[in-house]
Amino acid sequence: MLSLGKLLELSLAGREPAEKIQVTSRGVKLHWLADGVLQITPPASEDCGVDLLLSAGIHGNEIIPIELLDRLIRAIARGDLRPRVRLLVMFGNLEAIRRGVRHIGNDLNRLFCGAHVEAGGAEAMRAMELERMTASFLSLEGRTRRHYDLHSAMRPSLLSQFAICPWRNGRPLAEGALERLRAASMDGVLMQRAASTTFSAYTANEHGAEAFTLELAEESAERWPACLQVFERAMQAQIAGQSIQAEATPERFHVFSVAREIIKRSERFRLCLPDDVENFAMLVPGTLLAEDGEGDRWIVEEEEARILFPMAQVAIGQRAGLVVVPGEPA
Ligand SMILES: O=C(O)CCC(=O)N[C@@H](CCC(=O)O)C(=O)O
Ligand SMILES: [Zn+2]
Repeated sequence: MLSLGKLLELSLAGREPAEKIQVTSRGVKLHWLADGVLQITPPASEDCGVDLLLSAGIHGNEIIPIELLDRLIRAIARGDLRPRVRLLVMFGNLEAIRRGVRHIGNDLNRLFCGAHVEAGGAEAMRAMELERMTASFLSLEGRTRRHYDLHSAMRPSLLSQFAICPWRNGRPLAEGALERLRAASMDGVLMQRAASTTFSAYTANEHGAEAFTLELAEESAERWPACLQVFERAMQAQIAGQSIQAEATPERFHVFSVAREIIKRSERFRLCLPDDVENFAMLVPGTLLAEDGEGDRWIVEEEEARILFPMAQVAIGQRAGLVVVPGEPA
């Protein structure tokens, strides 16, 4: 295997390679751009016209996506997986990965779309660097641009795997985008209704990419569940420039949209849900969701509401959970 295939291992060890460009026997070029960032270019005659960005480790404690991206890179460097797309791979928050935590200072996935300018600190610098390298990668005209930012929701979920579609300011999704999600074993998609400063919002809105945050299945008793295997095969196929169909007799593909964001406003914020509540658990109207200081209460008002990403330990001003409802945004 070409040594640049060890991108993750080298980056975590802080070992910058002396040789920054390597070429496989089939003419695929691997180019180390920075710690945790590798650009992979197929021979021009094999390029199918897609520019694909795969990122993981934007949150350092989400192990499965990091491991999965590492496997894909190694397969390319061994010559087992033959790319026909231009590919940029990124491990986002290296120090957080080393320490096994979501973030060190600020949450990196709140610092894109220029939000790093106001923030300061190591994560802000990294967001700026990732934006710069992404902008350069996605600057070629006439290409199909895709970005999957790989995460894993750190709690049980009624949907094993799902996508989040950033708000796109009214621009429609590319043809086949949802079909590609289904083929990658996503059980559904959550449509954002407002601008955000996540990595996928950045590539969707500033570079017109077909971009999603993907929440992969958690590590379970079954170390690598079937849905993750399907996902890995789907990514291999996209890298190889093959179109793939969702497997036969697909489960229903669920569409949700965000009804409300629960924002933590003070240190007195308290979520009133069980610690082990599952993502997409049903919420009964009238239920108290959260309290924050003097008489500030979040009560379920929506019919068929569900909770997503409940997390009280976030910085003040940040999202501590989402109330979502079935269907496209109104
Ligand atoms: O498990 C959790 O609570 C959060 C999982 C996670 O990191 N989700 C992303 C979603 C990003 C988006 O809205 O596109 C995040 O919170 O950054
Ligand atoms: Zn995450």
